[in-house]
Amino acid sequence: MGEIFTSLVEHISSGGAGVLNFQGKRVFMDFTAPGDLAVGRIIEDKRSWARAELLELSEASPLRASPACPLYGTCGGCSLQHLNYKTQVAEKALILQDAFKHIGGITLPPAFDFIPSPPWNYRNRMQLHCILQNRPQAKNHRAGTHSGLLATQFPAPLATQFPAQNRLGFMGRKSGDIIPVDRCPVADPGIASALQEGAILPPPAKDRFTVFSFETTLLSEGTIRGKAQSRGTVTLLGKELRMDAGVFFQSNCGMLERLIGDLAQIAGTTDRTLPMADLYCGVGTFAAFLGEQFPRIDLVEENPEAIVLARENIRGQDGRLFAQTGDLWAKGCTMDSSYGFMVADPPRQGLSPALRRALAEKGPPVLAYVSCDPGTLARDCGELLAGGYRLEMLRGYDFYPQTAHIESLAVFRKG
Ligand SMILES: C[S@@+](CC[C@H](N)C(=O)[O-])C[C@H]1O[C@@H](n2cnc3c(N)ncnc32)[C@H](O)[C@@H]1O
Repeated sequence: MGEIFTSLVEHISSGGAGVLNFQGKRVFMDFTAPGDLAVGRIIEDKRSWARAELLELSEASPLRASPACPLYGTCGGCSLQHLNYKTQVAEKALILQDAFKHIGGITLPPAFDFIPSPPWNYRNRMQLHCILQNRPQAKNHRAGTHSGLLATQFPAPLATQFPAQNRLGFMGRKSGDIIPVDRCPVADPGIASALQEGAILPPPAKDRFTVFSFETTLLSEGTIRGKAQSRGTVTLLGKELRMDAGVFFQSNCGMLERLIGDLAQIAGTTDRTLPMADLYCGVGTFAAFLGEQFPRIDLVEENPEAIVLARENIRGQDGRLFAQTGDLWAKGCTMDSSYGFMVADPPRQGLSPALRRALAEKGPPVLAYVSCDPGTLARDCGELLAGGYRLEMLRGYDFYPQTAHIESLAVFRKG
């Protein structure tokens, strides 16, 4: 049994756990809020940090909120529901700031802010898992059970009330379990009502699949109300984009529209007689809105299915599409110094080593870097600054309220 201690929760870590100090060591404890006086037990003890489980709250922080979802604590998503929304946003801003200070050794520019989202019913794209009884479960997936949290703090999960068959679910918290779900307070209303009606069915050959809903668009890799439609059109800021439920698309369209507006404004400050590039372009969402301002746009994306859709989304523009990794593109002769502006939106791993070296050496005068990981953004930022860029602006966008995910935009300018 690990040591039991009482300590004050200071802030939230990038993974969403509360951070406390015990005997000079940083201790991470899930389900705690800054300002809680928490009683915990050490469950993992490393040289420079430890992990503890929450036993009880000696004093509850005024920054707490009552979790809205009965599956809070069981489902793997939305682990910040116990914080009021204003605190969630403030803590994410601190995490971003901290990553820049500690990983990149960088002080933030004066232009730093964090844009909130509607905190509920925002999520347009979701991955669902199947727990159909007559289908083989994927490895390590079993029907969900509650994970032994404090009964007084977490409401009994709906999971136990569901019939244990023909159900869809989300991944459980750290367990590999699938938690049956028939309502989800962060889901877009289109997904939420289809879930509640039991109208979403999985595709035959998949044990997890994606659904998308925004305004009148409703897509799924399986079926919704008997309709099989994976590919379709979504309207953002009055423009129609082609997309597919099975291909990456942003998960919060409201925040995406805000981000696109900001990118368009930044593009307007660059030399629009030169070409631009959209790196890690997905289905060309950013290119569709920004490319028209430039004489040519180059798009780089490793997923050939996304490239097919990107081609449709930039129709009418002078575009060159590179179906290859950012790394290969940077190593080839295409990454030259002729661009006036670039947008890069890599996955969590951030820019590949070859690409960030190339950008530091011969990147465009203005680079807009959209990131879903403060740690890799801060790392890449260090290399870009060493290459002569200055960090002009950093803005967080709360694409994922109630969760610990952090999305941000950093704008780098040369000279
Ligand atoms: C965060 S998404 C951004 C997509 C797009 N900008 C958007 O907003 O929809 C990252 C994209 O990078 C692609 N990707 C992942 N690794 C890549 C790599 N090494 N080289 C090029 N593209 C990559 C993924 O397929 C995905 O479409």
